[in-house]
Amino acid sequence: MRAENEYVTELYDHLETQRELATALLREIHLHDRGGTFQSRMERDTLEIHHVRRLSELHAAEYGLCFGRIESADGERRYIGRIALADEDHEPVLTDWRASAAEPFYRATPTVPGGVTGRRHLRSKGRTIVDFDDDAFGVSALEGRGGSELSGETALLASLTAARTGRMGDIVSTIQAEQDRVIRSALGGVLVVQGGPGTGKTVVALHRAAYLLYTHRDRLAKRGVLVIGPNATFLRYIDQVLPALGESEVVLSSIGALYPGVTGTDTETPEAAAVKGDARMARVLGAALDGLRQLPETSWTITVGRTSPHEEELEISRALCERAHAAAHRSREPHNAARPDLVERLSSELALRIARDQGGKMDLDDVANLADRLVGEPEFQALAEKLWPLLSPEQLLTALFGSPELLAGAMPDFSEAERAALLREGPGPDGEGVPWTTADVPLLDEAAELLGPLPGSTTSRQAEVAAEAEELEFAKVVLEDFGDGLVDAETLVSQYRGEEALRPLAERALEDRTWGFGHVIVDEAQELSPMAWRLLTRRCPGRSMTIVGDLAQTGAPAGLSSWSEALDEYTAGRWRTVELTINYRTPAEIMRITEGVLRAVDPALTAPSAVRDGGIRPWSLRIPEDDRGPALRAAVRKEIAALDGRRMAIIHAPGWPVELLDGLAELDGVTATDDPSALESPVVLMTAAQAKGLEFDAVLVVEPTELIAAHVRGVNDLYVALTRATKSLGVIHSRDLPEMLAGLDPR
Ligand SMILES: Nc1ncnc2c1ncn2[C@@H]1O[C@H](COP(=O)(O)OP(=O)(O)OP(=O)(O)O)[C@@H](O)[C@H]1O
Repeated sequence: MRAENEYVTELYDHLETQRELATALLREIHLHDRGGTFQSRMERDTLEIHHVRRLSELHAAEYGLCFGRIESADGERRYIGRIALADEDHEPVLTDWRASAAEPFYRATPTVPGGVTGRRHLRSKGRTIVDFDDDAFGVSALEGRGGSELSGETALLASLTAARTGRMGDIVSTIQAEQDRVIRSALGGVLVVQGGPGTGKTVVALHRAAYLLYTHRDRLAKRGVLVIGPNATFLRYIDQVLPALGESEVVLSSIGALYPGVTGTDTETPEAAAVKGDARMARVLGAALDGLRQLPETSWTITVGRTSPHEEELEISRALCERAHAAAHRSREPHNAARPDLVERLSSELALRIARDQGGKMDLDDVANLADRLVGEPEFQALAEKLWPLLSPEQLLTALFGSPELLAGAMPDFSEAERAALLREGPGPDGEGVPWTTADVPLLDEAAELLGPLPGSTTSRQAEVAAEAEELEFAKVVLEDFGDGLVDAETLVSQYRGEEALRPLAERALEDRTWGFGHVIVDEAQELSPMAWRLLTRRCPGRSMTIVGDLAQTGAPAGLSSWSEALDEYTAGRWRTVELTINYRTPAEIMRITEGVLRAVDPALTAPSAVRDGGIRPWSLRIPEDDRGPALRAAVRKEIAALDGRRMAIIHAPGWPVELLDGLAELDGVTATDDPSALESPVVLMTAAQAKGLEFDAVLVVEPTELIAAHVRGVNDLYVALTRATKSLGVIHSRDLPEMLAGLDPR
């Protein structure tokens, strides 16, 4: 232990030296005036970004800097840690966990040691090593003294049984072999990681992001990495992981936040969400757009030159309108960009007609001038607007959802009920005030593809103001961490104005709807609708993606029942699947209870095997139905009193009676999920959909029959709810328990 501590103390000395160096270099850059050529400014900015990144990496490495070492047959000893460090002679003293030289630390098992003869896991408190354990390899493994295929079992179990904090932590020190294979899988193509609950899909996906950025920094730093999670609470749950790994350039977002300027809410009915997610909606939007491009029955009449002495009535025949439409279609431009072709065709035909009517006295220039004048005429513009209205995506969707006729015309192959699910009493055609939902976001994005930008549209002033505020915030953070008192935040921002170098690239990317990310990671991917997949494939033109999920947990009405549903259309032949098989979260006692539920989801599915026993048998408690509210409150209150610092989730069916929910929410310590402080609260009240991806020390599932009955994928919801606990599970019910939960211990 003393030897290890001496070594690690030296490592911290090197870390300090590196920090001092990076700070000095940064200070030197700040000391220089910001003038010079664009080129030299760019070089300085690039250097500054490099040093800032290095410093944040060095700061992130402080906690648990070194966590293991391996020895190989030739006696070489290598220490593994969060970053790479070298001594004064540039000799490596610490190997970055992402480097290929660190791979054996994670991959070696007693049966397949791969040249490793010894592996030690170090556990530290602050800067001190407080414990270590050695995995058995070689002879000792053969003698049966070890034999576990788990790497660093003691450290792993200690981390798994620790009380949950409400935030996910990193697992660099205890990554298991099957997880490491996923993390280090090649960058290209689409990697699908299927795995049951608690197999580490989320945490592995995040470590993969860090690994990919480390290994392919040049390629990925240019385009950024996007991580998609199911909702804002989940993103908050995971948002510490990558910064703790020294990565701050990954963008975390949910589908509902992927369309700039809109934040989709989760207020959709399941019926509407199912229809909006249907792949046919892409065609529906095209048809709706067609429906908004009007044509006269036979003809329209417009009057031009009203303000001049030469007022004239012009008849616009249907045939002329059709020719104008055809001209716009021929341009193959998005709708808004095609309008000039329609205008050109219309105005030139009309100008020629007027010239002809005047007996051919006009030359070509006169005709062209006349056409230009026509275009400026108010009634001509109104005509163009009727034939080919300029539209924003918001306007297109508002028009569609607000008109039964348009819905009927654009959705002939949907049922009456499906069309009715989309109909809404909206405000005016500008779409202002319409609360866009998560399921609307892929439609808005699809509409934006069809329409193209409105002519003359630039970043609105509002967005500019927001960007400025953000830059200022970022500058303040930079200065707080590394500031030297020589420059203030405003000056720092103004030095970068126009060069945008202060804001991380990936963040800027998220504000640009047309940005193509270098790699996209999708978590809880089974929840995504076909329309959401279309959106994501547009954001990832290189089709370099990591998709993690569990088909047994699909709860969304338009979610997936097979991976090929989502992937064959856009990435046929370019996706590969790997499976994670060990459940690190849920103790064996709870997993046994879920067996029947999983069979009800799909008899072909197998549950991951639990890595440990929890010792607490899952229980059920029946409360009287006619006294449900008070009895439930009393039972929950008792559970809360016994928590002893642990965190608990109460999971109920969606659409539960408000009085029951309010009754529970009023109890001491209970917070509803839509409250931003929910993750820090000791007890959270939530639906299974909201609990997706999260975990708690204890879970209470109330009225499982209602969870099952709530919607078509209710059994999947029950499976999700039951598998959120790291320690204990209780079921409280007034209705009969479903047969599939027969294994619970009645209280
Ligand atoms: N190798 C590991 N070392 C330590 N902890 C681990 C390891 N693998 C997974 N875990 C922990 O197990 C828990 C479950 O991981 P995670 O949430 O990533 O699983 P998941 O497969 O995404 O689950 P679900 O599908 O149920 O949401 C987390 O607390 C995670 O930190």
